[in-house]
Amino acid sequence: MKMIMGDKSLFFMEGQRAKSFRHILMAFLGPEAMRRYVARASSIAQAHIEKFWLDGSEVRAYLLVKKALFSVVFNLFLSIQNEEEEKELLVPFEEFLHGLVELPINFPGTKFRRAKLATRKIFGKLDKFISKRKGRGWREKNILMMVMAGHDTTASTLAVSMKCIAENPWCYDRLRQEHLAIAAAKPLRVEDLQKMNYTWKVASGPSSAGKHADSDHANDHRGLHSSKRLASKFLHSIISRTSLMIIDGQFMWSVFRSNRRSAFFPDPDKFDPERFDGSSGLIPYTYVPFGGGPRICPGNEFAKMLLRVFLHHLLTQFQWALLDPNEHSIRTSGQRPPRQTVQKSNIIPREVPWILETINYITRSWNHSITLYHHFYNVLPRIKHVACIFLVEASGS
Ligand code: HEM
Repeated sequence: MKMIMGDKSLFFMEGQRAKSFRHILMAFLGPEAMRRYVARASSIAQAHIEKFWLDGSEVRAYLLVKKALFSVVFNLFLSIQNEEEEKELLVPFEEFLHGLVELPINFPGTKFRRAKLATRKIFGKLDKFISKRKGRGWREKNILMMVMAGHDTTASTLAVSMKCIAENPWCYDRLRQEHLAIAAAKPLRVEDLQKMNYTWKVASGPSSAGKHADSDHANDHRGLHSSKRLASKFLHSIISRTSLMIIDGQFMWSVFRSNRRSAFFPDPDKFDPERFDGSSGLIPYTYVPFGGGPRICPGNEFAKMLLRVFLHHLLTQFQWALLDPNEHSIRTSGQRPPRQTVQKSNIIPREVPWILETINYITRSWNHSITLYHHFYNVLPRIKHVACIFLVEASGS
């Protein structure tokens, strides 16, 4: 990572330097900054959904989620609002992320080499964007680090949350109740996020969703670990710090492994958002997806904001089911997402939730049979859509 990103990144800073840098970073990522971001993130999420999610009956959720999160980050931190400019950065960023945790073989064709070249390209393009928008300073250069630390972590958390919700219809129902109660505010405000308690519990929850295709390894931006199952959304959270106090070497702590210890998390594979309820007796420091102490993830507020904003827009407009419930997660170097999770989406006009509830009630029996549902996947959203329009017309509202 150092060879690709350079040793001036926060990851490799220690002591006072790291402290000062983090202090500056908090101006962009702290709770106050969230006030400025929520409405914009919400508008971008909605625009993205309207552009890419509404058409057809199938969506590649993970890929779209990644694209959407890139848009938000580029927009908020670089003021990029144009799709062409976005595209110019998207491809090299993907290459950069893919090669980040690879053997450092600097030979044509290796992922490592491609990541190195991509980094150069990214810096070139960032320079261009930054100089285009005068008045921007050195801090934008650290976008690389922020994207690296925050992009796949947040995208896979969101995609796996969608997977868990699809696998647990009771959870979808409960979430929808929470979100319909705040659906009227458009775009969202910070106050709305505070009403999404259950949503955060769902996004936090370990799940047994997914199996690994060909390997039981999971990588992340901080190291490697093994597991047979995708048991936590926070796969990327491995904390590694050099700890001279313990031993002259690396001390590595895996959030993923901690979350699977039944002493702290009974029945760890069970999808049980309630276990993250403050009153459920979670032992302090057993659940720390963002790390803790002076090097706690500085992007945690930002990640929580994005997750809630996107889930809100998805939940108030779609119902989804997995096209392939046994879909394997695919191992990619450095990242561990359920890459090909293909979701089926049903269009739910948010203006007519009561009609929708009725239609959902009627069609629920279909949802129970995934096989049957497959046969319907092309027509079901249209049936619902037409039925909604019909009922709106008929009721005169
Ligand atoms: C669900 C999403 C995320 C998870 C689970 C996550 C988790 C983590 C963890 C476990 C660490 C290591 C903490 C330690 O070493 O003690 C970390 C560090 C870091 N994260 Fe995140 N993160 C997420 C999203 C983000 C976002 C959105 C950003 C920025 C926009 C971000 C920026 C960073 C940075 C800069 C560091 C390094 C901090 C340092 O070395 O002082 N993260 N993250």
